[in-house]
Amino acid sequence: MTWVTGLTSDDADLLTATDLGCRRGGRRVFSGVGLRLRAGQALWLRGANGSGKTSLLRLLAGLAPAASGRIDRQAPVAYLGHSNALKDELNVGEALRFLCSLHGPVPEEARLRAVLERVGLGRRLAFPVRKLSQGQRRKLALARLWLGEARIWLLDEPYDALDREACALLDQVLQDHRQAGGAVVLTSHQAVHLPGLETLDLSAAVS
Ligand SMILES: Nc1ncnc2c1ncn2[C@@H]1O[C@H](COP(=O)(O)OP(=O)(O)OP(=O)(O)O)[C@@H](O)[C@H]1O
Repeated sequence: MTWVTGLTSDDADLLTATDLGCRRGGRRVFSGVGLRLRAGQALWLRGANGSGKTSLLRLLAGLAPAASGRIDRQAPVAYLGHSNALKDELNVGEALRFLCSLHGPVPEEARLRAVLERVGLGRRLAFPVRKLSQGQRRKLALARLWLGEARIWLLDEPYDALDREACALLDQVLQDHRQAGGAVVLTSHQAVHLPGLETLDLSAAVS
């Protein structure tokens, strides 16, 4: 089994996955994957195209069933996929409120505006989502994470389409989240520079 053991913190595990197997389209993608995710931890899922990184994130998020193995989640999970889950017919403010409402209470207007300001969309509250660039869409989707209360963040290519400044901001927000007792599992085809970052290479678990 491919294992990542987590930090030496005494905090309880936020998520444990044991001996996970994944099948897609009738084909085995990986098997024997295990991981423990603890408060403060950041885990980078690595592996070649098609090795199953997105599939593993979706299993951990509960969006797809595992072919085998077991997942225990001890804290709420937020998942960010490639599509950003944004509705084109809404404006920025509406889209953010809608996304927040799916996972908990809608935050106060002042906090919502402050987070939009922080991601550089402060003046775009009434701007149509369909007119946002790819990077702006990513920032809006990330704003939803920062406003939510999930301790476990599962992020598929979160740096995709972000400019250098936004990548640095994301690094800072991930650090803040970890220091506040959260944890993150992410994929990225570009280098990730986070202190204490652990890696799990799925290539070793590909069937
Ligand atoms: N909808 C689908 N139906 C059938 N097979 C799929 C589907 N989506 C992905 N797969 C297969 O599952 C395997 C794992 O795909 P996945 O997207 O998890 O890999 P990945 O490591 O995230 O890839 P990448 O680095 O290219 O993003 C691949 O072999 C892919 O062909």
